[in-house]
Amino acid sequence: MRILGVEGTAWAASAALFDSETDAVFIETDAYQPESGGIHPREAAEHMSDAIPRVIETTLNEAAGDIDADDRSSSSKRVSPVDAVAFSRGPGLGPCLRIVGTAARALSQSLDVPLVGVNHMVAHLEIGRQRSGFDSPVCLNASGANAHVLGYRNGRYRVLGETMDTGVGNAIDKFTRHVGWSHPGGPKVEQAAKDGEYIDLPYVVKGMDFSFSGIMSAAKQAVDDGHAVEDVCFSLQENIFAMLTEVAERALSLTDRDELVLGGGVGNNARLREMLAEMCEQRGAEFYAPEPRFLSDNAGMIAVLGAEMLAAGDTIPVADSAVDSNFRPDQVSVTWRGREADAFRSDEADEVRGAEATVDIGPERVEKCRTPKSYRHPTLDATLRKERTTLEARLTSDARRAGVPTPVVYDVDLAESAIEFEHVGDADLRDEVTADRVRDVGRHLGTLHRNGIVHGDPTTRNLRCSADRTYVIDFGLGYYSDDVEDYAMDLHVFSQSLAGTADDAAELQRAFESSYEEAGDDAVLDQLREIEGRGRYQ
Ligand SMILES: C[C@@H](O)[C@H](NC(=O)OP(=O)(O)OC[C@H]1O[C@@H](n2cnc3c(N)ncnc32)[C@H](O)[C@@H]1O)C(=O)O
Ligand SMILES: Nc1ncnc2c1ncn2[C@@H]1O[C@H](COP(=O)(O)OP(=O)(O)OP(=O)(O)O)[C@@H](O)[C@H]1O
Ligand SMILES: [Fe+2]
Repeated sequence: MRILGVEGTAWAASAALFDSETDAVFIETDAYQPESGGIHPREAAEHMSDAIPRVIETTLNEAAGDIDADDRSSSSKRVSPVDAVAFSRGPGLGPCLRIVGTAARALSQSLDVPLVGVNHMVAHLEIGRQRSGFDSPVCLNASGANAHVLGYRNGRYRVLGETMDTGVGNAIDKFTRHVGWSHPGGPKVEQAAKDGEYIDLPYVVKGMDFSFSGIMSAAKQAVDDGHAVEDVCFSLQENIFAMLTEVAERALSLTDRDELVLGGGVGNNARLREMLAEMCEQRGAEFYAPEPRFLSDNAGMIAVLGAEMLAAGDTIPVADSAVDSNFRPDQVSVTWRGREADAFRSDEADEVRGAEATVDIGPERVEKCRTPKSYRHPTLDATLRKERTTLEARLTSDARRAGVPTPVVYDVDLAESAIEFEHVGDADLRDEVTADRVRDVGRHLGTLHRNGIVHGDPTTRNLRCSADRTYVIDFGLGYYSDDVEDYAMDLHVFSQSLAGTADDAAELQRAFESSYEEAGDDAVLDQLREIEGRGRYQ
């Protein structure tokens, strides 16, 4: 099977030929380079109209060259050089997507072959899965306009966590525009960081979600205040990539997986890859990053996923093939993978390795220790371990006083970042989830919020069940706040973790929300809807 892929969501006018028999991928890309500033949608679209026909022609010539001359002469019928045309339907810049969509439709009609509509973000992660041979990896997409961590469950890629504002590459590019460097900024930051030293910058992780707006403003300010730009670049990389590595580790821990793949243009960064590889090695997981030509936007990944979709019969009539600039990866019904729902290891062990800490489990007491993470800069690592240990001890006790079941705190050792807790529950909610327990969670979060406490990480692994109670544990990312947005983020984190770990997540989510509604504030649920509807492709 030979598939022609076409990509043009923003800057890369690209066409590719994938031959599923030989596994060979030919890619022809013509990149748009803005003369000044960032990507201008109109200029990018002009680049697409100009370059897409050219890259397609080069690729078709490559395909035609491969067809045996005998094949062509022995048949009076015209032989198409490819078996299907696959194109990026979104997400991306509307004007660019429309040009690429039109070209792909015209080509599928003139060659008389099926059309395959590919989600660009799913292509970024599938190329890693295909090339690594991994079975069911957690996927970290670190691209220009996006940043998210996904896991497959029940026929869809579930978004376990994502940026709450800009994509990671765009955040870096905005900083480099501020210091007057040309687009794209990522490689220049990587270069400058080699001579830098660490300065303190914000670090924001909420469950498996994260935000870049605070750190980007602080980085611009630091340069304006006279800090050496190399130091700011170094520290930006240290914090931003540690945030991505931390959420990837949280996703591995929550979903019990031991494989991670990386995708997207920021994946070219050696420091990001180093951190991810180190984190995986330390938790006994495998890590795979595709070769550079498959990381930055390219039509190769579109052709490879197009072949999988074609084999599954997942083609699209021209009439239904409109592009979608907000096409989310979790909207895609995954036709090319089995519907396997992974069972979790539900037996209770003596030692549990969470994403952050090692927990020694005794019959009456447990000891949680935040051991150093060598992938993080030592200054950042020491700050996070100390702050989180202090807050966890304080909030666990405050929550208890507010009437929420939490473990008793017996002892805190700040020097070792260790806490001794009462052993609570018989299993994690992830392994024993029921509608009644999820209702308990709604009530408990309502009580916490009424008392000004944000949990910060209420996933199905941070809730423990016994026959008659549901306990809330792991307040390490918690804080005090009276902001409705912070409360709504708690609900959002819980809802993403349900989607990533439960089979009947939609029904459980309804039970959760109705009990939160009784105990909490309607404005928080309204804000949750706002968060869910937020367009994140900036
Ligand atoms: C929707 C689609 O158009 C978009 N594509 C996209 O953003 O291009 P991509 O090739 O995945 O990523 C480009 C980004 O990747 C960054 N980048 C490239 N090399 C880098 C490096 N060595 N270090 C850090 N960032 C790097 C660039 O600065 C730029 O922001 C996306 O996937 O979000
Ligand atoms: N007080 C407790 N009683 C019983 N089990 C506990 C207790 N505290 C932790 N555990 C067990 O240890 C696991 C990891 O604990 P915890 O979530 O606090 O660590 P973590 O490293 O912060 O994890 P993550 O960041 O992945 O949520 C829990 O999912 C639970 O199974
Ligand atoms: Fe991309």
